[in-house]
Formats: sequence, structure tokens, C-alpha cells
Amino acid sequence: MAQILAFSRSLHLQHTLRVSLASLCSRSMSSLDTRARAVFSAAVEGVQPDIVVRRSLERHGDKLLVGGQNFTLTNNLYLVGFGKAVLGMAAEAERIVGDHLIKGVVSVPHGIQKTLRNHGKEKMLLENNSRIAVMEGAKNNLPDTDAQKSAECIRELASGLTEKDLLLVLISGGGSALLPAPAPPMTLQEKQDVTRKLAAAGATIQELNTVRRALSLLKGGGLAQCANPAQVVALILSDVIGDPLDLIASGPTVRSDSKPEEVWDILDRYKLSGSLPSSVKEVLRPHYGSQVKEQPEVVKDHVLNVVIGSNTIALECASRKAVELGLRPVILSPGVCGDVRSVSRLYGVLSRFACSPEKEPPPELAAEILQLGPEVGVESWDLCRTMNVLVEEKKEGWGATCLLAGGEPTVHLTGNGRGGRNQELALRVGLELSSDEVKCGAVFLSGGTDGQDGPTEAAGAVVDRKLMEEATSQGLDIDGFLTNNDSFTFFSQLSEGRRLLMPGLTGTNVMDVHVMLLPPSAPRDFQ
Ligand SMILES: Nc1ncnc2c1ncn2[C@@H]1O[C@H](COP(=O)(O)OP(=O)(O)OP(=O)(O)O)[C@@H](O)[C@H]1O
Ligand SMILES: O=C(O)[C@H](O)CO
Repeated sequence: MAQILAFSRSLHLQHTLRVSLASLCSRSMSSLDTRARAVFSAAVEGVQPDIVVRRSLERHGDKLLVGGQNFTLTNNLYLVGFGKAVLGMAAEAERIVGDHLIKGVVSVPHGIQKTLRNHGKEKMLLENNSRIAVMEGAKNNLPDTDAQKSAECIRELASGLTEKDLLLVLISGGGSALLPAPAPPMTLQEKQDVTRKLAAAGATIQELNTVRRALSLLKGGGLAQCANPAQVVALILSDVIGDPLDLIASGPTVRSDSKPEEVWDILDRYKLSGSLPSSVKEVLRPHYGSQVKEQPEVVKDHVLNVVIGSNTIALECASRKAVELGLRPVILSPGVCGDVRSVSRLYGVLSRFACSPEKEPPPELAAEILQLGPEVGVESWDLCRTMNVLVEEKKEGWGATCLLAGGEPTVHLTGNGRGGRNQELALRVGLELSSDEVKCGAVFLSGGTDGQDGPTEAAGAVVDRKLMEEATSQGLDIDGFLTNNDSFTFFSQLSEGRRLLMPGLTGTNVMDVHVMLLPPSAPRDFQ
């Protein structure tokens, strides 16, 4: 009898323990979800247009300090800008330089002022008495006649400057479409056709912008050339992996050294060279390029290009937030790219590595991680460094790790659903975490820092190992949604959209941020 009582007491104890552990774990899940969202918000906050401008542009009386150089202000300042984030950058720059600003023009996305106002982001708008003209254009991120007019105004402003003047150029992602200046005799339509066909054929942003530079009067250093002999200072918010100055917005203030053969190679690669209109061929003829684009060395001396915001900076800010939240941060890389399937596999294997019950994770996991590296643009060195942190974490039991990465993976579209690369990545990582092999409570978030993932209202989504069970219990077939690239519909229907990341339009853009929170394997450490 005593044995039976002891057994039943032990059953009761086990049950109570299981219940309290489960509630502890589910509390930990929701707190990890909340913490992942807070880390993402900190990444976005760290690269807000006003903040990055304030950090890089200092005014002391009539001196402007930028990029370690001093410029004297004598009511000689002009401003131009183009890109998705330049409205907020321009508003802050005007607050800093005040009356020294004579005149400015910015080319910004169609409808952005209304959208920012609707999202309560008035501080990103210009004052009523601003000296900067705001021109909207490039509907759906495509160059159009409105953007061409803006580009013409920017060209006129730059061309009229003298050696006494200082031109502040604000540049951010989306700048290529907002500054179209087709080199004659090419028309805007002809130029647009070439870039659209290249993009549809899967050209990378490096390939696309190499061609755009060659077909434009203002890209590839053309704008700096127009402004000569004025001093040019460009503040750049980077949305390209590695922050290549000559490719962000197609480098209007950076002398382009690419040769016509490089451009032809790209056009050949995508089988477009045979079908080009004669105007495009004329622009790409070697002697034409050198006539239009030849830039004297002096232009280079008069240009200062400064990257003031990037994915790396966003990840550093996220990392600081992680520490505040009691997490141990490790930045994997700001250059994650490649097919979203390989990227999701990497995160799946990394979570298995971190959560394996042994103190030394199985070597085959490390081998697979290293094998995936080249496919997703991550160096072996960064993978090894990250794995070392995860192993140390296991041995010394520091608490949850916050693995951070950024970049821009690609989705090969096969369906016609609604989604974006962040939501699709999250969905695929959710499947990895739900698979039987993984027993840890990792939470994964993927979000676009501009707040808009593909043509959807969400920036991304947050997932964990419960995803599959949750979807199945609600009659949602994950594979079906994935085949149709319908990740937004999936996450909208799942649990009333709770897993969606909806920060609204953020007014900035430094590609995507990935956050994976890896709690320690031992349940006693969950909190
Ligand atoms: N239904 C979909 N599912 C998954 N990905 C999609 C879907 N539709 C579009 N995409 C992807 O979304 C991307 C375009 O989205 P978005 O407008 O956020 O681009 P972006 O590269 O962030 O632009 P920018 O850098 O100018 O802000 C493309 O890579 C495209 O493949
Ligand atoms: O505008 C562009 O070219 C892209 O956003 C890359 O900077």
C-alpha cells in the first residue's frame, strides 16, 4: 500500500512538474518571441534616416564635419537625394545645416509622404517652409516619367554649381529607379525594357546596376561629374551586400571603372544582346561610353562618399539590444544571400547544432554547416566563429544565444501567391524547427528593414517548432502554400496573423535582418 501511495504521489509530482515545466516553457516561448521582435526593432531603429544623418553630420558654427573632413558653410549648400529613405535623411540634414541650405531636390517613391503621415512618421517629412522640393515617382519601384523629371531637376541643380558650392547628395536603396537619365539617343522605355528583362531573367543587383550605370547619364559617377567643380559630399544608406559604393543606387557619385565588355558579357549571359534596340547598342559602343563618361581625376578629388548606415550597423544595434535583454549575441554575417531553401537549411542545421544534447555537437552537423556556407555567402571563418560560441555556450551554460545575420536571400518564384522572401524564409525555417530531429525551443524571425516584404503589408514573420502542429490543427497545408509562394496568405490565416511581423513602413532600408534565439538545452535554465 505504502508503495502504491508513493507511486501515486510520484505520479502526481511528475504531473505537477510536467504542467509547471510546460507553462514555464510556453512562457519562455512567448518571451523569446517578444525578445526576437524587440531585437528586430532595435536593428531598424539603429538605421533610422534621422539617426544615421545625425551620427554622421556635425555642425559647429559655420563648419560642417563629415567623414573626418571639415567643410566651410557660407550659404553655399545645395542638396539632392534619391531613394526610399532620403525623405527622412533630407529632413534631418535640413535641421542640421539650417539657413546655409540654398536649395534642394529629392526624388522619393510615389505616395511616400502620405504613407509616412498615415503611419505617424511626421518627423520624416519636411517642414512647410523647407527649401527642398519633394518629387514623387517610380511607382512600384520602376523608373517612370515622373522620376525622369526629378532626375532632370537634380541634373539641372548640380550642373549650375560653382567651385564655391557644396553639394550634399543623399543616397539610399531604390535610388536607381528614382534617378533615371537614359543616355541619348536611348528612350526611358528602351532603358526600362533592358533592366526589366535582366531582372526577370534573374540578374543579380551587381549585374543589373553594372548595366544601368552604362546606360545612364547620371549613374556611375555622372552626377558628380555634373556638379564639378563644386565639392560633393554623398551620405549613403547601403542596401547592397558588402556596401559597394559603385553599386548602391548605381553609384551616381562614384567613378565607374567597368569596361563596355563587362556590360556586354552580362547582356550575353542573359541572352539579351541579340535583341537590343539600336539606340542601346549605340550607347554601349566603346567610343560613346568614353565620350560621355570620361571623368577627369579632379572629379574624384572633389567627392567624398560616406556610408552612414548599413546592415552591419543594424546588426550591431540589434546585438546591443540582445545584451540588454539578457541574451548572448553572436553576429553570423551581414551578407547572407543565395536561395532561400539553402538559407533555411543552414538555420535548421545551426539550431540542431546548438540544441544537440551532447556537449560536443556531432561533427556531421558542423560539416553540413560548413558545406552550406558558400551557397549562402557566409565565410567558413564566420561559421566556425559562430559554432565556437554555440559550443562554449553549451559547456558554460550562459543562457539563451541570439544569433544575428542579415542580407538578401532570393526566392525562385514558381507560384502566384502573395509573399516575400522573409516570410518564405521564416516558413521554411519553421518547418526545419518542427522536424522531429530538433528538440530545442529556438525562435526564428526574418524581417525586411523597410517594413515591407515583397508586395505585402508585413515585414516578415516569427516561427518556432510549434509551427507545423499549429498549421495542421488549423487545416493549413504548409507545402501547398510554399509551392504557390503564398507565405503571406499562410501567416495571415494562421492563428489570426499572430506570427506576422507588422512594423509598418519604417522609412529606412538596409536589406533583411534574421534573428534566431537559441535557449539552452537544459529546461532548468528556461526563464
Ligand atoms: N509571392 C512571393 N513569395 C516570395 N517572395 C516574393 C514573392 N513575390 C515577390 N517576392 C520577392 O520579393 C522581392 C521583392 O521584394 P521587395 O520589394 O521587398 O524587394 P527589395 O529587394 O527589398 O527591394 P528594395 O531593396 O528596393 O527595397 C523579390 O526578391 C521577389 O523575388
Ligand atoms: O537602387 C538600387 O539600385 C538598389 O536599391 C540597390 O542600391
